[in-house]
Amino acid sequence: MTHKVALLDAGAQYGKVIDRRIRDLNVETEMVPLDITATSLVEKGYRAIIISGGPNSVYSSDALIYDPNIFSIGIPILGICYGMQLVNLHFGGTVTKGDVREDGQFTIDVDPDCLLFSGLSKQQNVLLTHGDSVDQVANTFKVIATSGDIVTAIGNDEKHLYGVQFHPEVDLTEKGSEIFRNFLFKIAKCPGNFTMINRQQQCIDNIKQKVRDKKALVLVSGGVDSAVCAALLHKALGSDRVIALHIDNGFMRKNESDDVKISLRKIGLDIEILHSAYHFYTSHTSYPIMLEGIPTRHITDPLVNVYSPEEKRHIIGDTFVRVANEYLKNLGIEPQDIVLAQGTLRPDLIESASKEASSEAHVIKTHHNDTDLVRQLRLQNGIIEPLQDFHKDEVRALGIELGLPPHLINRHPFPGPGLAIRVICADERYVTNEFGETCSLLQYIVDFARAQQRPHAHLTRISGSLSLSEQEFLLTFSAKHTISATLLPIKTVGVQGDRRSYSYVAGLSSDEPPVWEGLFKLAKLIPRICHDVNRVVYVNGPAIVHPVHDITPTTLSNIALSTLREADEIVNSALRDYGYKISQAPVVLIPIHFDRGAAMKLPSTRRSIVFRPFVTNDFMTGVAAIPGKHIPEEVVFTIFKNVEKIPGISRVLYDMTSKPPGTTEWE
Ligand SMILES: Nc1ncnc2c1ncn2[C@@H]1O[C@H](COP(=O)(O)OP(=O)(O)OP(=O)(O)O)[C@@H](O)[C@H]1O
Ligand SMILES: O=c1[nH]c(=O)c2[nH+]cn([C@@H]3O[C@H](COP(=O)(O)O)[C@@H](O)[C@H]3O)c2[nH]1
Ligand SMILES: NC(=O)CC[C@H](N)C(=O)O
Ligand SMILES: [Mg+2]
Repeated sequence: MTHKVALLDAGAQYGKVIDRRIRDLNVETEMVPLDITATSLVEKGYRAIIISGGPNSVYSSDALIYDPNIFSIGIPILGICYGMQLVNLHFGGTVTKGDVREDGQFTIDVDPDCLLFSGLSKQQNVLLTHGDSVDQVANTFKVIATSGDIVTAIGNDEKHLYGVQFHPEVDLTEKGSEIFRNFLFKIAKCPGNFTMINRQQQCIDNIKQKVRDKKALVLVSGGVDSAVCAALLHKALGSDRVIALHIDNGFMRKNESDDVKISLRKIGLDIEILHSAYHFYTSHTSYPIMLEGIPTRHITDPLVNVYSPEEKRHIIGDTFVRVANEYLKNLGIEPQDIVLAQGTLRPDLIESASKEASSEAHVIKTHHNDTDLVRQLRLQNGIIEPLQDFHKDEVRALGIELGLPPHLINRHPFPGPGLAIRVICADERYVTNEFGETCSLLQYIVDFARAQQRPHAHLTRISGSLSLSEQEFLLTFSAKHTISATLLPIKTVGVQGDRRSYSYVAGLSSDEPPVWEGLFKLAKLIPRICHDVNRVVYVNGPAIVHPVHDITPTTLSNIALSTLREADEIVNSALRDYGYKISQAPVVLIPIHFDRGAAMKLPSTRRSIVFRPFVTNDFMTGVAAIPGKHIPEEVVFTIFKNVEKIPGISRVLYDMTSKPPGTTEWE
């Protein structure tokens, strides 16, 4: 018998995170497709089976194929999310899509008498992200955890079969490792004697083997991952075989490219800077799509005329590769004599739905370093990515081991497409048939206490989506505070139930000073009730009186970019002055001009800025920083005040959304 755990992949965003958590506990894992046969699981002698989450629904026609015999071969099984729903359905229970969606961190009640939760206290903070729920529990199973009325774990201690609706693998499930420990050691009796091979040595061997006698051109952004990647290449190949190139794509922060050159030179890394802004603004590309079930290629417009975030991401990623190749051509280096290197991490591949990470996962967003052109290069062995199995926190640890200075290691990540994915481009408002309905539902939510006098189906919808204690909070909060809710006619990217969502933003404003704790609680409830809202922001300034019906047409123009660059600089200098306590702080330009009533007939000309301070470790899940808790309130107010002074800015907003349901970046 091997001592390995088989990880059956149902297309989870966090599949590779499960695998990492288990290896952290000294147990070896192997990721296999969900449709693996029971015979081969037995033949390979796995100790335990974990079935991951995934974007599909077990009851629908897109349910994934599995071998029913895996449940009768006596190997302990833990199903996570989709995995739990599958276990329940298989044993005769039911799974349905109800009114309730849960995306984010929730406090649930667990049964510590069950082996899976032994040693844990009754209340646990966990990450949930699902729209389907267990309805009838399968006969032979006990409910071992609940979130309000929702079943969040089931178990059969005798048969060693379990299912959890929440995700024990991510940071937002605080005791996730304890739960895995119980499953692996108390239930599956794994020995826990697997030690990882030295990962630094593994990276270096891998680089030597792939580069052989060639040279490497490493793409360096100035961020953590590429600095660590470059340091590894230097160690593996020696500095005369490594060329480091930084590309200024025109979407960098103020003075960023010059600062990068200075800071990397200080650590002995000489980099070339290539100014390619014009090339990026005017470039276009093509990428594979399905058109009415037929695979075809979509040819894009030039980047400056593109509105779709995915299209922007494809163009930018491909242009990075083209610019790098052009650079090599100018140096007279033949493609067969050099290998391209970049600091791609696991989350980049997972979110881009790369086959390197999972065969079933959905595209959440195409990271610039995993576009079609990059994938073609991978197939030709033309690119090396020594960190492709690492998460950000692991890269930071490796960077320290390699002797990189703390100021570089602790830099906030900055996405390759830079400010280009922080300007929300649109040529028309986003308004679906449900817009009016969602606006009205929002009014009932923020006015819940007074609305009790006006019976309406919305009230039933709200109560049906919330637990009793949440309803009590909403009653008390809405009785005490007058909050205005405005639905913005734009959409932003989110991740819900392992799927990409692309939905509305709700803005909360008030004439009273912000009561952050209450506003954050309210922000969490709104996407649970309004399923077409995946982001909730606080809008600074007086309560918004006029609904927003249109947008300011926006592309990646100089004016949009320079306005955003200025706001980004104000935010960053404020954060620098107070020290960085948060993990990342994107600043986003949105095409929304507030405070224009129909009677004024003022055209939409201004735009607004969103500040999104975010707290996370692995960047797969995280929470919005709460003023007064994660970030001083006076810093937030200083930022509001200074950004509002920028010409052309309408209002400043603060993003209160966790991931899930919203992603860190807006596009
Ligand atoms: N402006 C740039 N010039 C050259 N290469 C870049 C640039 N931006 C991104 N890259 C390449 O893309 C990779 C992925 O970018 P990503 O932002 O994830 O990593 P990073 O910039 O190295 O680190 P961080 O996550 O801290 O920003 C980088 O490691 C680098 O190889
Ligand atoms: O190099 C990158 N190229 C990209 O195309 C890209 N898109 C998102 N990000 C960064 O990835 C992390 C997770 O982002 P999201 O929560 O928005 O998916 C965050 O740190 C994001 O800034 C990118 N980095
Ligand atoms: N994260 C998941 O596994 C989601 C499972 C299922 N599709 C749901 O939304 O409930
Ligand atoms: Mg970066």
